[in-house]
Amino acid sequence: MKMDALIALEDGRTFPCASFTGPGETWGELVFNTGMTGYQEILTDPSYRGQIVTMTYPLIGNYGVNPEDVESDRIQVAGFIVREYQAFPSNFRATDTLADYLKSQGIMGIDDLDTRALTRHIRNAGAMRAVISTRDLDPASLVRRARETPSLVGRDLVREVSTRIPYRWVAGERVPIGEDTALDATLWREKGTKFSVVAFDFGIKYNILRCLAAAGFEIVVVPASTGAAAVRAMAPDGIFLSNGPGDPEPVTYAVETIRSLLGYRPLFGICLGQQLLGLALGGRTYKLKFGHRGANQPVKNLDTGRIEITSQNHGFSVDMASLSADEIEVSHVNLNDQTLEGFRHRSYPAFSVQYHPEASPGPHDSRYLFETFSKMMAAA
Ligand SMILES: NC(=O)CC[C@H](N)C(=O)O
Repeated sequence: MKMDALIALEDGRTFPCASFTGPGETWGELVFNTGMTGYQEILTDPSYRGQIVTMTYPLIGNYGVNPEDVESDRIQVAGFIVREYQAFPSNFRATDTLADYLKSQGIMGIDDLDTRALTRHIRNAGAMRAVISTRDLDPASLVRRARETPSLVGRDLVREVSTRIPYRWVAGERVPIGEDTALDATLWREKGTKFSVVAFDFGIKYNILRCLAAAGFEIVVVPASTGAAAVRAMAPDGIFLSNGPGDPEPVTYAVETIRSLLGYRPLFGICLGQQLLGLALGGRTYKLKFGHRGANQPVKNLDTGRIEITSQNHGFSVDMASLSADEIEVSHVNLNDQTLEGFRHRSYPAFSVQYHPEASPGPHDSRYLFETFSKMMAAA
């Protein structure tokens, strides 16, 4: 049963719509994703914390939801906006409808509005603060309230999503590491058979862990606040810097830790991991007007000349000009807007990409990067 709702943007634009998840109210930075499939992976990606996601593909919900296609243990988005919600899924894997999935976690689902107009507005005016409500349908009041919500800029959202305790990723499951277990080199009992990787959880997607495991690594996932000394005590073969939500700049504790681990062991970063590595190397990050979110962004691999069709979800970027060319080599560039999509250090064993080689959702063109990480550890 749908009910009247209203979306209000901080710049005064409002969009009458309908809630397909019942009464509610939510707020966040409004962004759009151009992917045609993968709405469950998008909903559960911790990188979207604090954001209301609009899908440009109109029919959403048509394959339901299932327990497998998740990127974390919960829905992370602040709200979900689609053109036309499909209430009757047709998929042998479906175990629930999208509406019931959202309702079960108190997340608003909105449809019956012109999502093309909303998307074009965000493209022209930039990602911005928004409020959605079924309770307050007065445009002036809701616009005022949108302007009162906090901006994404300057907020450390990593703290809200990072694991509180270290865990191993074993056969696709999280296995918590007991309080009494020392996080030291003895942790890797099978060391010698596989490379051991400490993965910082800045909001890590499960499919990154699946890809690291598929590459043959023993993985321990640690809280974002884990210090360099604790990582050194674990004596891993490599260190992974994960994706995650929000503005990279306020995550200063992670930047400091990464800076002190440069050169210690091979480092591989994805998305927020690239941004934190860029900051640790003295670079600067900046906010893109509306970000890159979708599954068809063309990225040129400067080593091979190949164009990779990539999955992307980011609203910040590392300023290429802020990195020293003596220290950093650019490896990947976005062909749509020439933004920095990947770099490596010229002397430390450290590399990163801004896009998502693990996809989920999206194409698998860039899975080779996990093998690159393996070769870097083999050469260390
Ligand atoms: N997926 C991510 O890691 C996103 C990184 C960062 N929060 C951004 O929006 O740019």
